[in-house]
Amino acid sequence: MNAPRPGAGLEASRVRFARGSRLIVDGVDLTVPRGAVGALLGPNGAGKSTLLHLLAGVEAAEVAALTLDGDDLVALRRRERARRIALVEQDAQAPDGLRVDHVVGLGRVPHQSAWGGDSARDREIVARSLAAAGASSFAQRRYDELSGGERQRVNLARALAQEPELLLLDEPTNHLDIRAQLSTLELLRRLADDGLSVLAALHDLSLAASYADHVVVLAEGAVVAAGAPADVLTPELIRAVWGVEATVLAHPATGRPLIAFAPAGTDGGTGGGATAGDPGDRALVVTDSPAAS
Ligand SMILES: Nc1ncnc2c1ncn2[C@@H]1O[C@H](COP(=O)(O)OP(=O)(O)OP(=O)(O)O)[C@@H](O)[C@H]1O
Repeated sequence: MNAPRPGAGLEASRVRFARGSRLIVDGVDLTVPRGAVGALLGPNGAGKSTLLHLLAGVEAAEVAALTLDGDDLVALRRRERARRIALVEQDAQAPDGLRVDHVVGLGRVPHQSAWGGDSARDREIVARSLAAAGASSFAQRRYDELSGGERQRVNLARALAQEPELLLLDEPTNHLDIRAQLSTLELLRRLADDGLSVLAALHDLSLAASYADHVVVLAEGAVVAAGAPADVLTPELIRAVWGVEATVLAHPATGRPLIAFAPAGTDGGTGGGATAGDPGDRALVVTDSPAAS
């Protein structure tokens, strides 16, 4: 039996999964410490969604080890695993006609007894989760009548209502306008600061670099790089994995990587900008007043 290791967060070793003869996830090692935001990056079809499903227990993987704070997730009963891990899926579904607050209430099910129903505490947690995800204003509407971005917020609220220790999210900023994208990522950051372990599959490399403590890059089901965003997201890695030319700048305020792309045929891929590891020599200069220059 594993010893409890509070603070260890998610530790996965040699996760492997095949569909028929096709290997989809190929020996992935991954750690998300408690209180950290991890970003799972990689091109379409790399295996990000599949890996999140395997970590959540939606499908069974072969693993050398899969633990949360030292507890063996494979040995946990389904209900216990559902209390501790929430997965926000891409394009999650809910039964037709269900009201948003009732959809979010489904997040409480793993915590309820079969005959208990909603308690005042459950209702309070649902209201708090709706507010945190910016979905309170449409709490009384039907889920199946919402826009994609509104649904995405409800899906996040449902996961928050689960009060998990590990929050897995598959492209949580999909469908969201830029303000909602930023507030979602800021919320994930705050949740992690409060002790949650967060792992989100993301496509926007700059947003991932801005908010994640570490990034894991998948290609063809295998981890090709992992570590701090500034160490991992280099033009060479981006070219090798995504097949595009990128300039990696340092964000003028944070020093974190800011990844810029230019249309083919322009001198955008190798444009001589400062690298994220070299914030003292920044290519971007921001002034308060354009007239100052
Ligand atoms: N139900 C399925 N049956 C067969 N193959 C599948 C199934 N689901 C996914 N795959 C395959 O598994 C591989 C990994 O898919 P996955 O959805 O995990 O990738 P992803 O990195 O999340 O991609 P995206 O960025 O496009 O969402 C792909 O080649 C995909 O075609």
